[in-house]
Amino acid sequence: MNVKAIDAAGLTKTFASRGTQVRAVRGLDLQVHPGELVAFLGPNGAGKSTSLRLLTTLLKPSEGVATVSGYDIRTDPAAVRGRIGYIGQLNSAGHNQRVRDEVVMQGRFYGLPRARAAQRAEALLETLELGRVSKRMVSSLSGGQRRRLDIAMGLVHAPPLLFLDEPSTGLDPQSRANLWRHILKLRDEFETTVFMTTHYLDEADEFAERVLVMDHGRVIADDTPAGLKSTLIGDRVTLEFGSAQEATNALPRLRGYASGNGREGPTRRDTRVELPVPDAARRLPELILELARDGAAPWSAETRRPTLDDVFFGLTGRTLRESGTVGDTGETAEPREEAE
Ligand SMILES: Nc1ncnc2c1ncn2[C@@H]1O[C@H](COP(=O)(O)OP(=O)(O)OP(=O)(O)O)[C@@H](O)[C@H]1O
Repeated sequence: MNVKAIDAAGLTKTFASRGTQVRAVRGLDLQVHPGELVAFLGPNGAGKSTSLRLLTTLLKPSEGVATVSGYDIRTDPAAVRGRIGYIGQLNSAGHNQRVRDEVVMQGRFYGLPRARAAQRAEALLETLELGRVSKRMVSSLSGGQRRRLDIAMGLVHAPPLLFLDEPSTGLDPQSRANLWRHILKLRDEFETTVFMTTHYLDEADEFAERVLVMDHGRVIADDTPAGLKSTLIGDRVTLEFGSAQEATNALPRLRGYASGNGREGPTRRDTRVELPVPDAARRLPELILELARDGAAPWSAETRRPTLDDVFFGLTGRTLRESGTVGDTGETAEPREEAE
């Protein structure tokens, strides 16, 4: 029997906060298969961390059921915890410990015999390229190295399923790329299922096989990044006209070409019009010919593939940035990664 890594139905969490009810997660239905790499995307307060905390048994659901690695989160939380790694938003390692000791200690915490814990620590630190710093104090590590140490600690008991809550927030782009190289390597080596939240659209796009978009406590889309972009949005076409008046004149004709989820038509800004068009590379010549027949040919035309931000906008009418979410520029709250 193929046990699902995650199988949740109707998972709900309501917090009571200062006399009001906050419905953080509203009926989460989710199935994740072993070996999948799933990214959970959404603005601040969408309910991503709460979902993770429910699935990792740190919180009890108000309603709904879920099994994680085959065990019930309500009735068998200890069995669930023994089979998952959870790396939260804050670094967990103690500052005044040596890197290697910290991982060994975590292994002992999970009940591994000393020799096994030491062996796992060696192997993970090597895979995560922390072997060189294994005798250093945790406090001396760079932001990226600390994040990788967190991952080593989360994986020391060889769990088949790893939960990562915003693994790369606060890292500069180089450290993020490095961290991702390691996550993918671990996955190939140990066939670990990875379920992660992220604010970074570009990394969800590049690395996740499946993206769940969450908003106001609900999953509003679930597909591959490419699937989300092509079914929900279509390609983007930008046409530049000789004047704002010409651009306005072209709008009725362009409305017939615009696609998407019903919310989006062509939008004009000064002399430029942008619109979503399915299979734009093939349809663009025909579109320009039609406009030319009306005497409204554009000066230039350009197509681009949609981004996940376009997807989010198409679904909610807001961009992730407007929703108060970190963009894809990489804020650097942590020290830069050492060159390795
Ligand atoms: N312990 C709590 N008590 C009351 N409300 C809470 C609690 N934890 C979370 N919330 C609320 O639940 C909602 C969902 O929060 P959650 O942290 O799950 O969102 P998120 O999508 O992970 O956001 P972020 O991207 O900022 O981490 C928010 O409105 C939050 O304020």
